Amino acid sequence: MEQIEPERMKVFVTGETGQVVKALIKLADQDRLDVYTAGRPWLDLSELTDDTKCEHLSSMIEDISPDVIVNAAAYTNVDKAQEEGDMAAAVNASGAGAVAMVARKLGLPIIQISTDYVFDGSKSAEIFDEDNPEYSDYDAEDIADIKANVDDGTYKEGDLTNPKSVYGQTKLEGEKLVAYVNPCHVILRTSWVYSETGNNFLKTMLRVGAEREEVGVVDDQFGAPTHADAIAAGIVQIVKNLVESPENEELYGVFHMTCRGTTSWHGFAEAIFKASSLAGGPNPKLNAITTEEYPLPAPRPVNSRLNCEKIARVHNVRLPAWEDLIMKTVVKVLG
Ligand SMILES: NC(=O)C1=CN([C@@H]2O[C@H](COP(=O)(O)OP(=O)(O)OC[C@H]3O[C@@H](n4cnc5c(N)ncnc54)[C@H](OP(=O)(O)O)[C@@H]3O)[C@@H](O)[C@H]2O)C=CC1
Ligand SMILES: Cc1cn([C@H]2C[C@H](O)[C@@H](COP(=O)(O)OP(=O)(O)O[C@H]3O[C@@H](C)C(=O)[C@@H](O)[C@H]3O)O2)c(=O)[nH]c1=O
Ligand SMILES: [Mg+2]
Repeated sequence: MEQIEPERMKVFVTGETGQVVKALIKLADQDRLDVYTAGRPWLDLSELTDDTKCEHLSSMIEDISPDVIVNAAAYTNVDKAQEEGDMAAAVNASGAGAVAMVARKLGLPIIQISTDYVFDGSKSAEIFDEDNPEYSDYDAEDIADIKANVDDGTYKEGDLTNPKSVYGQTKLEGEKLVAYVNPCHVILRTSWVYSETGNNFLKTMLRVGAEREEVGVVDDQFGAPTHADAIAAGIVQIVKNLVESPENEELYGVFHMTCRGTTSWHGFAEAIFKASSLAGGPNPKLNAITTEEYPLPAPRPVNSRLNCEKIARVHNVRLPAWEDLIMKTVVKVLG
C-alpha cells in the first residue's frame, strides 16, 4: 500500500538566540517541522517603523512561505526596561505590531508570545467555608457544585490586565497591537521561562550558588516555572491545529500556557539546588526572604498563576508539571 508522508509544517520565527527560539529549532529535527529564523542584526524589531525594512522582512517571509509566523523575540530584561522604556516599547509593542502586520498582509496567522507580567498579581483565591451555617441545608451535590466553581485565584484569559512594570506594559501594548492588526492571532501568555540556554533564573541560581555559601530568594511571589522546550512543544501543537483547521475561529485569541502547578521563586530555587546537589553541583544554604528584602527597579506580580484550562480544551495543549524538567536542565547546565 502506498504510504502518504504527512506534510511538513513550516514556521518563521523572530529571534535567533532566545530560549524559545532555540527550543523550536531543537524540535525541528524531530517533528516534521521546518523552522526558519531571523534575528539581529538583520532583523531588528525596533527598526520596523521603517517601511523598507518591513518590505525586506515581508519578501523574505514570502520566499520561505511558512504556515505560521511566531514572534518570539522580545526585550526581556525586566529591570533595564524601567530605564529603557522607549526601546522596550519599540521591540515589544511597535515591533510586535509590525510583525503581525507583515503576517496579515501575507495572509498568515501569527503566534505572539506574552507574559504573566501583564497582570498586577493582586488576584486572590475565593474562600469557601463548607462549615458555614449558611450552607447547612445544602446537599453533597450542591456543595460539590459550589466547590467546583470557587475561583482558585489563577488568572484567566479575560481577567483584567494591569501591568506594574514597563516590560509588562510594553508586552500588553504588543498584545493589543497584534490583535488589532491581525485577526488570525494566537497570543500565548506564559511565565518564568527557563532552559539550558540564555539568561534565566535557573542559570542565575547555579551561578550564584557556586559563588556564595548562602542565597536569599523571595518566597512571596507565586507562579509556574515553564521550560522553553515545553513551550516549543505547545507551539507545534498549535501550529498543527492552525494548519488543519485555519477556519476554526475558536483556535485564535488569547491563551495561557504554563507548566502545571505552582511554586514561589524560593520553591523553584529549592528544586534547582536539590537537583544540583544530586548531580554534584552547588548546593548553598537557601534562605526564604520577602520581596521587600530584595529590592529591584521593576515591581513583579505577587500572583503570577495563569489558568491553562482554555488551551487544554481548545488546542489540546497540556504542559508537564513545573518540577518535571528541572533535573535534566540542571544536568545540562552543569555539563
Ligand atoms: N524569559 C521569560 O521568563 C519569559 C518570556 N516571555 C516571553 O517569551 C518570549 C520568548 O522569551 P525568551 O525566549 O525567554 O527570550 P530571551 O530573553 O531568551 O531572548 C530574547 C530574544 O529576542 C531577541 N531580541 C531582543 N531584542 C531584539 C530586537 N530589537 N530585534 C530583534 N530581536 C531582538 C534576542 O536577540 P539577540 O540575541 O539579538 O539579543 C533574543 O533572540 C518573549 O516574547 C518574552 O517576552 C514570557 C514569559 C516569561
Ligand atoms: C537572582 C535572584 C532573584 N530573586 C528574585 C527577584 C525576583 O522577584 C525573582 C525573579 O527574578 P528574575 O529577575 O530572575 O526574574 P524576572 O526577570 O522577573 O523573570 C521574568 O522575566 C520576564 C521576561 C517574564 O516574562 C516573567 O514571566 C518572568 O520570568 O526572584 C531573589 O530573590 N534572589 C536572587 O538571588
Ligand atoms: Mg530577568
